[in-house]
Amino acid sequence: MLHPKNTEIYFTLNNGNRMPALGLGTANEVEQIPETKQAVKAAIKAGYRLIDTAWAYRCEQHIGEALKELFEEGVIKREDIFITTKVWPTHWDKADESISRSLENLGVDYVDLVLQHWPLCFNRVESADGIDGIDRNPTHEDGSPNINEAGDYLDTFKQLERMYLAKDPRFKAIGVSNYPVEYLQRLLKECKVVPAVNQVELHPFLPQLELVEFCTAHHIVLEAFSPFGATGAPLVKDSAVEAIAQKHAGDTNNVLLSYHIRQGIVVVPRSVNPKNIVSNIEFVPLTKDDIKTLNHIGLADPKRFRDEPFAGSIPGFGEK
Ligand SMILES: NC(=O)C1=CN([C@@H]2O[C@H](COP(=O)(O)OP(=O)(O)OC[C@H]3O[C@@H](n4cnc5c(N)ncnc54)[C@H](OP(=O)(O)O)[C@@H]3O)[C@@H](O)[C@H]2O)C=CC1
Ligand SMILES: O=C1O[C@H](CO)[C@@H](O)[C@@H]1O
Repeated sequence: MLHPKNTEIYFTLNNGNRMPALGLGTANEVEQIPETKQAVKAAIKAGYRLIDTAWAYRCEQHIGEALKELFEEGVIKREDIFITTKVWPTHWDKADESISRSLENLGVDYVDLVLQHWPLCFNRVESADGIDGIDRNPTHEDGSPNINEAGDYLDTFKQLERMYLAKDPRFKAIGVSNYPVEYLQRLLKECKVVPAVNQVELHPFLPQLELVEFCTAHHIVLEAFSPFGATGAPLVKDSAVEAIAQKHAGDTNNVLLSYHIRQGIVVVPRSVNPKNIVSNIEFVPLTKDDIKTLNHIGLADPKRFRDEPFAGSIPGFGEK
């Protein structure tokens, strides 16, 4: 049977805009950051049309260089691609400034989606080796996160909402990331705009079924990060995933990506390896039973692979 490639599948957001089902993640390890440019070029040439980035990844300028060359070479036009960036908690009260900075880094006039990166407010601490001179993960002397206790995490989304409703030309849609159900419930009570997207860690080891059900019911598209279990891709070697791959005569990486796409969830695997980038576009026609089997892996003992030290200060975040 013929199937589309992952790169040919799109989902419709709650504002009517279309978002590609597969994107390239760019939260590269520090030493790999300069490789982001060739990774983006390889991905776009392989058919990817979504690039997932953030101010906090320190790679927006490399993406900007790749896009400039791709535009000049006539490979794509700006309107052919979907770019997402994010507002980090150091900028919780300065979303406007963060967006301008990201656009400048990326060398584009607009992004397709801006996400609040985490529902947290950090104090801004200057640091010579920080990003733009700002400490990305400020901590107290005892190592605990330097949270602005007077700040309200929802203020960041409210700033995005105000700009969105005022038709700010710098972005086309707004959303959140790392929002648990309780936080979304509060947002839906206090805000007019329903986030288009909630980007969270999601894979068979962390199926988050309650969150998936909630977002689906409220027309919030889920976007899965760390689909392979982050650096080293441990999930690609998992035996239960391997069993499903064998059944479909496919590869484990493609089972892990199709697991999301089959459920209407956007997925953004990261890679700087052109071979892996190309191999990640094959769709596997998983059945409902396959999805159930895969969910079963993490239901009893869910596992996060991106456990950030500051995430513990989000009440309810650790509850699966
Ligand atoms: N909103 C948020 O808070 C977060 C968002 N994200 C987003 O999600 C993206 C993806 O998540 P991330 O945690 O980076 O990690 P992933 O789960 O995507 O795993 C990345 C690892 O998988 C490897 N890999 C990629 N393709 C293959 C393949 N076909 N076979 C074997 N190994 C492969 C990569 O190595 P190689 O380069 O050698 O291919 C890399 O080591 C991020 O880059 C970022 O854009 C991530 C974390 C948090
Ligand atoms: O998006 C993200 O990626 C990282 C690692 O850089 C994580 O801290 C953050 O939420």
